[in-house]
Amino acid sequence: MLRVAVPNKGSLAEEASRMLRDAGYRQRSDNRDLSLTDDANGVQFFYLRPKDIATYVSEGQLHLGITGHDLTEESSASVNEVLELGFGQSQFRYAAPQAHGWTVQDLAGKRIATSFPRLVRANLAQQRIAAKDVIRLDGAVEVSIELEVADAIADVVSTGRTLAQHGLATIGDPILSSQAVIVDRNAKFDQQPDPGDIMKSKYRFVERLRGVVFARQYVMLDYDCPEQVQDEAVRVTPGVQAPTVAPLSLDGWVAVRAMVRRSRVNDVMDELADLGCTGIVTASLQSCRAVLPGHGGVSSMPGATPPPAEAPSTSDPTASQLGVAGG
Ligand SMILES: Nc1ncnc2c1ncn2[C@@H]1O[C@H](COP(=O)(O)OP(=O)(O)OP(=O)(O)O)[C@@H](O)[C@H]1O
Ligand SMILES: O=P(O)(O)OC[C@H]1O[C@H](OP(=O)(O)OP(=O)(O)O)[C@H](O)[C@@H]1O
Ligand SMILES: [Mg+2]
Repeated sequence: MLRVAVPNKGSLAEEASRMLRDAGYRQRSDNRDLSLTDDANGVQFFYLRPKDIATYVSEGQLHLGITGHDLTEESSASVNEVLELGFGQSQFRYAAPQAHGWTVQDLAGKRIATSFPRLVRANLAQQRIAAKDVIRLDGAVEVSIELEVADAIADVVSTGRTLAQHGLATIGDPILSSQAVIVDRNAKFDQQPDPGDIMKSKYRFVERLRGVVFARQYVMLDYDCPEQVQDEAVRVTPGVQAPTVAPLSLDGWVAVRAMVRRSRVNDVMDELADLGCTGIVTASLQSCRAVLPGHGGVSSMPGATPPPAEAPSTSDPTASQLGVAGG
């Protein structure tokens, strides 16, 4: 059975479980449960601290895990990130009291508190900055300056509210941008390769989640279009592959269906209305399959789980058969 690690607490936990539910997997109903078996889908979920997940996966005890890119980078675990999940976005940045007006060079000779010491040491070395000390703290890092444990910090910034509340300002460029990812182990020479059924389950799991990530970035748009502006309308909604154009039981009109990027949908609807299209409606998508390569802003990172021989190829353009088209 496929064994998958899911964050049990923190910023990633709730959204990870929601995404798994959208992909058709059972999830725990009690936050204290540390594992759950989804027999119907042949997956056992383990709810672990996100910081530990890359370690379990790299050692081979668990087949796949959901964690943060920054946590993976901080751990020394040897894993491949196979899919970006589009939630848990954050930046990892240096910060210091706003009043100082420091630049990155001012970090030389300073004490820097962080929960990610490995990332900070590597970044300081790369920028040839000799800090006085890198102090490892588990959380609430922003308070460490007031408490005189550190002169500056490196911490996760999402909205920037916590920094502002403590009179801190960011310094320099982000050290790292992060989001939730699926990690797979980077098989070591002393490890057995995964058996075929596990390879197949891994592939299926990643493709299901890829479908949810993709579906969240698009909406399905339907509209009625006067035949004389059909070509212009199709240019406005070219779809992922091509839009579906069907006859309407009204002379001189066609019905068009196309997937459109969620971020652009209102502009697209305005343009269609200006062309004389009508009955323009949108529908949210929960999931989809047959994502065409290079679409959807979902990067298949290096080392992505290869499909086993019997699994269908993602490049199979079944989108048009499904009437799935986008833009
Ligand atoms: N506002 C945020 N605060 C912290 N982590 C965030 C935030 N937004 C996204 N993340 C991501 O969540 C992951 C950290 O999760 P983790 O559960 O370890 O810490 P946490 O959310 O701070 O919870 P905890 O309260 O247990 O420290 C990282 O990948 C981080 O980039
Ligand atoms: O930019 P913001 O939206 O304010 O979010 C960033 C803050 O959130 C996290 O802390 P968390 O609440 O997880 O507490 P912790 O520091 O104890 O981990 C993170 O460590 C920052 O402190
Ligand atoms: Mg935290």
